[in-house]
Amino acid sequence: MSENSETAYLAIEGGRVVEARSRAPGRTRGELVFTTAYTGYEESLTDPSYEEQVLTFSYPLIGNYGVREERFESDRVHPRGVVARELTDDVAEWLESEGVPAVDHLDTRDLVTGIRDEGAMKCGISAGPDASEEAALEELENCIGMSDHTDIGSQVSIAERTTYNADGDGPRVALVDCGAKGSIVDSLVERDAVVDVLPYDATIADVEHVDPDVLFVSNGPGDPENFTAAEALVEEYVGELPLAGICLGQQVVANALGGGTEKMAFGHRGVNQPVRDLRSGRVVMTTQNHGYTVADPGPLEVTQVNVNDDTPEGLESDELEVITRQYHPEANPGPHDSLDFFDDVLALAGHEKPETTPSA
Ligand SMILES: NC(=O)CC[C@H](N)C(=O)O
Repeated sequence: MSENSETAYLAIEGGRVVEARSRAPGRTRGELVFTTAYTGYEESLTDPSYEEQVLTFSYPLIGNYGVREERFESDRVHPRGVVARELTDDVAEWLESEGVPAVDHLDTRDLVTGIRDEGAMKCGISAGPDASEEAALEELENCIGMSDHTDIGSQVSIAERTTYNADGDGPRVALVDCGAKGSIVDSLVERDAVVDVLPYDATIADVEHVDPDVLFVSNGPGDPENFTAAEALVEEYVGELPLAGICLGQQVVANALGGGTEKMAFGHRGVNQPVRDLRSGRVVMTTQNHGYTVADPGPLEVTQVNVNDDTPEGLESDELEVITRQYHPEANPGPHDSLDFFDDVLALAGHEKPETTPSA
């Protein structure tokens, strides 16, 4: 047991234990991943796609512009733990109040290079007055792989349908909430869509009930293969309704249509991932947060690729009226280069495209 209330230990897959400073006490475990984002920490920390992960920031100082609720993407912090070179008091106090253990004053360059070389790995954390190496190792021992969180959707989705902008003049969008970021709903509402947010395990009867013009599968945490209910909806409605998806949504759509997904070594997490549109040749900067990727697009055309590693970033089918993105066009945080994705989705339902896209 530690004498010092500020002590913390991070145990990494393989058994190495790194000493750090506690910024929010407690024990935790999860898949250790990193983001290179240098801004947008409030959005990242409230992004439901980070459920069951321990998030390492490679940018050295996190919290330098405070913590403001209006920038939150959901109503709580989702990573199980937080690691940074230096966390400000504002962020540390916020994480402590949310019961999410956080550590700093460790060599995050070393950690990030390790993840980049060896892939995302399991970890355990013990921080604060009761911290011990043994506790961190015990957490590591009890950590299961991301794909083994088979019911992760229930941890992040809403329990009941919620309708936004019920009086809107635009198309009606059924958004399957696999852990949806708030700004995806906002981006649709800004364009006057009526948005029915449905639970991750919504049934065909639930969709029939809202009678949407578009079926949209949201982002979400973990392995897309665990979202079988959403897959079943895509199978049911392909060819009948326009289909859209963001991040996990793209992966679920590909799986449902006979394609396939796989886990990446360390994923893409950051706000400057370059993406090339193969139809126009244009390169845009994008915000990303994913650890799985589409390995086989099935009947869909790969219309956009990542410039760094050629992984599919956009899938489309004009015939089936499908349009999906692996990155986050809603841009919270992030470059606003791809906000017109939402105009393209609503255009599939006959909504006129604006001359200039509304900005977030
Ligand atoms: N942001 C997301 O939707 C993440 C998708 C999926 N959980 C992945 O890690 O690849």
